[in-house]
Amino acid sequence: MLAKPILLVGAGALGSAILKGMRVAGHVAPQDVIILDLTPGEEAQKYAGLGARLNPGPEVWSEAWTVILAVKPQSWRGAAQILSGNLNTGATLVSVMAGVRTDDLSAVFAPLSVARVMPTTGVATGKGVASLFSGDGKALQAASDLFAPMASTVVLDHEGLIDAATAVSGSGPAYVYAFASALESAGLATGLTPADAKTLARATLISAVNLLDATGEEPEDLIRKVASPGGTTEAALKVLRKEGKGLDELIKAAVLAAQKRSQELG
Ligand SMILES: NC(=O)C1=CN([C@@H]2O[C@H](COP(=O)(O)OP(=O)(O)OC[C@H]3O[C@@H](n4cnc5c(N)ncnc54)[C@H](O)[C@@H]3O)[C@@H](O)[C@H]2O)C=CC1
Ligand SMILES: O=C(O)[C@@H]1CCC=N1
Repeated sequence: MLAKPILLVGAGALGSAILKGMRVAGHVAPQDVIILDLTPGEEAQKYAGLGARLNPGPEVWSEAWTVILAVKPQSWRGAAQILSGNLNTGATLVSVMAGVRTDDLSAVFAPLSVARVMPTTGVATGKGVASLFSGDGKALQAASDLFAPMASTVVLDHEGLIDAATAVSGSGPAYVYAFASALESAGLATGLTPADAKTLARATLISAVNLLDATGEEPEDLIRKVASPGGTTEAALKVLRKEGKGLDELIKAAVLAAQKRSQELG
């Protein structure tokens, strides 16, 4: 069972998505949330209006049994300095930060148990993705209880795989949005109006992903159902899948660059 209240440190892009996801999934009531943020945005303010405690004093922080650390990897040590000595020693720390290793977190936050999670911002709709790792069973369970109601979860075998999950999944939504943007731009080049290019690019992407989800079929099988021999799709795929210079190579290079950066961030 998820141990509450929950202290969310950092309610930026991802922290806000987590807040929205908890609201949509309904597994954490706003009254069970304590939010700390230097510059609270719209979602944090909304949560406060629903009963969450926003930026209370340190005496309140130790009430939390689950602490989510969602600040930038570059600013976690500053946040830790402020938190140190003010947390419940029996609490679980769930870090959603890219790159920052369990050993470094434990060195600062011990005796709190630590789990690492790499979510996507899609948790905001209750249908995100979250990769989980912890060497501590209790912490892994806490991370799962927190994210499973708002994400498809994957438990990773070892911590190094968090960098891989970050590159494929945490950063992944941005690759999809980049594709949506590229398809829209290409639509303009075909002569479509900006409004039609935008509608067609977005709606096509969403309907294709819905079909992938609904059918459970392999992408290659779905491609075969679109691409008529000698037809238009085949002509496009010859460009997209050009030997040695196609989308596969480009995506692989992008993912490996993200994985390397995740390894460096620690
Ligand atoms: N944005 C994304 O899609 C994903 C982000 N992450 C990780 O989540 C973390 C946060 O990323 P974003 O939300 O994108 O960044 P962000 O910059 O939007 O949010 C960070 C928030 O932390 C707050 N903050 C900074 N120092 C603080 C302190 N000492 N005390 C309280 N609040 C403080 C800032 O005011 C800001 O609102 C990063 O470590 C990132 O690696 C992980 C997966 C996906
Ligand atoms: O870009 C980043 O570093 C973070 C981690 C995964 C998604 N956003």
